[in-house]
Amino acid sequence: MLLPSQQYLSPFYATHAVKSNTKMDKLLISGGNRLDGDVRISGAKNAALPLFAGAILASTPLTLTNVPNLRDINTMIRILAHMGISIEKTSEDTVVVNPNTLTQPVAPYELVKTMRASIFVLGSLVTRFKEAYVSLPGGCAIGTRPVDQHLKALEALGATVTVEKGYVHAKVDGRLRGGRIFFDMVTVGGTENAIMAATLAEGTTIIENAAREPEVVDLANMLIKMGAKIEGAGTDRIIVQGVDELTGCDYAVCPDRIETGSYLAAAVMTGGRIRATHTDPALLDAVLLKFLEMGASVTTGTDWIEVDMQGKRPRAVNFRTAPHPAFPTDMQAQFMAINAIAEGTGTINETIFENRFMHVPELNRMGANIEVDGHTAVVRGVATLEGAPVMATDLRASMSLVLAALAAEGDTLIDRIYHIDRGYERVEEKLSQLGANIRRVK
Ligand SMILES: CC(=O)N[C@H]1[C@@H](OP(=O)(O)OP(=O)(O)OC[C@H]2O[C@@H](n3ccc(=O)[nH]c3=O)[C@H](O)[C@@H]2O)O[C@H](CO)[C@@H](O)[C@@H]1O
Ligand SMILES: C=C(OP(=O)(O)O)C(=O)O
Repeated sequence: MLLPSQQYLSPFYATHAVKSNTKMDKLLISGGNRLDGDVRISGAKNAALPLFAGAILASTPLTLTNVPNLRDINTMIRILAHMGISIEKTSEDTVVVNPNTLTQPVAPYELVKTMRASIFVLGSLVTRFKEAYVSLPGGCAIGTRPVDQHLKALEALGATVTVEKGYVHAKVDGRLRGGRIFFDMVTVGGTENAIMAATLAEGTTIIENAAREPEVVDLANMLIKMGAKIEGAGTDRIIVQGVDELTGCDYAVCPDRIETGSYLAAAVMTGGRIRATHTDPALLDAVLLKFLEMGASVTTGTDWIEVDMQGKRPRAVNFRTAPHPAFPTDMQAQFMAINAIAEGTGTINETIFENRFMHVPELNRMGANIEVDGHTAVVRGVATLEGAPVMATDLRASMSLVLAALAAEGDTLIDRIYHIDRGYERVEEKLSQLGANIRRVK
């Protein structure tokens, strides 16, 4: 297996890519300010990542706009560049991908180990270039996260899949052929990989128990614009009719519903008022209903959402994470932070990942009263949290600590903040504009 040294990145990209912050970076937050103002929401990380993988399917260059400047996006760009795919970043949020320059379909361990979404390139590589070597992403802080369903889907379409020395090797002689895929559980990435693989297969593919997340719909919309025939995205049964060729197009990444929910949570947390703009209220019904239950006033327009807490203390809520359209696991940690200072007791049941309560000991260090029993956390609201040195363990856990720090008395120093740069663009700048006292320190 070749591991190329050449990088296919444009000079603009080299200059403007978000600098991978060192593991020494910390966030220092002085709590107590009531946040107020507008915040512009970026394109969604979890939509952009599969869209980059989908770009591999195009026979002509494809332009993505509203691309967030994040560590994970830069990792995906580096993976494509490593394969020889030409990537040109033409403005702060626009990237042109030309897959025709691909020299080898390899996603190496050194890059994949930092981001599970690397596995998204598997389906498009096999269907377009007939072969793929993608390092196994392995486990991460929030759970073991196997990829068996991704591999099963490719096998159902006729690929030969083996695992060799930590790499998934998928191969097909000729063309993938349409088939029936029945997922054992709802898997967002598995559904995305299956859709991509099916687009250029011969015949019809039916995907049952498909994920209904908005990011799956965004991927399907881009592929349809490229010439794919896909029906049912957004439902649990997706039908893909294979076509001979897909061509490049211009496509804008959908707004980040988790970033949106996280900033609105900051209003609830601090008794403030925040309007999230350039977003889509239809993407986060379950979350907005919980804000209402907490006592917030929620108003929406076509592309904005405003949450106003009018200085009140939130009421604790019970919730259970589950696949879309239910409450998203990616908002669980942020709502736990709100429950920590809310009036009453809230019970949280995490059903998606087996180890997604890593933020609990850190919130408790700040004075929260949270007890975990298996997949359930009972959060008894306290009147105030106290600033403390804490450690971020994963992306959304980082945001829960930021929220807690915004409401806490005194200073909080959050270590290992590189996690937050995976998914929140310019977080300290956006929060400062809303009135937070926050800065990045070494
Ligand atoms: C980049 C991206 O879009 N990440 C999101 C995506 O992750 P991701 O696509 O990895 O999450 P999945 O929906 O696949 O995972 C759901 C559950 O299925 C399990 N599973 C999944 C695949 C598989 O082959 N075998 C298996 O057992 C996982 O371990 C997990 O327990 O959806 C998650 C669930 O909404 C979100 O939290 C992540 O933010
Ligand atoms: C868990 C997340 O991302 P990933 O699947 O990329 O780890 C997330 O966005 O909260």
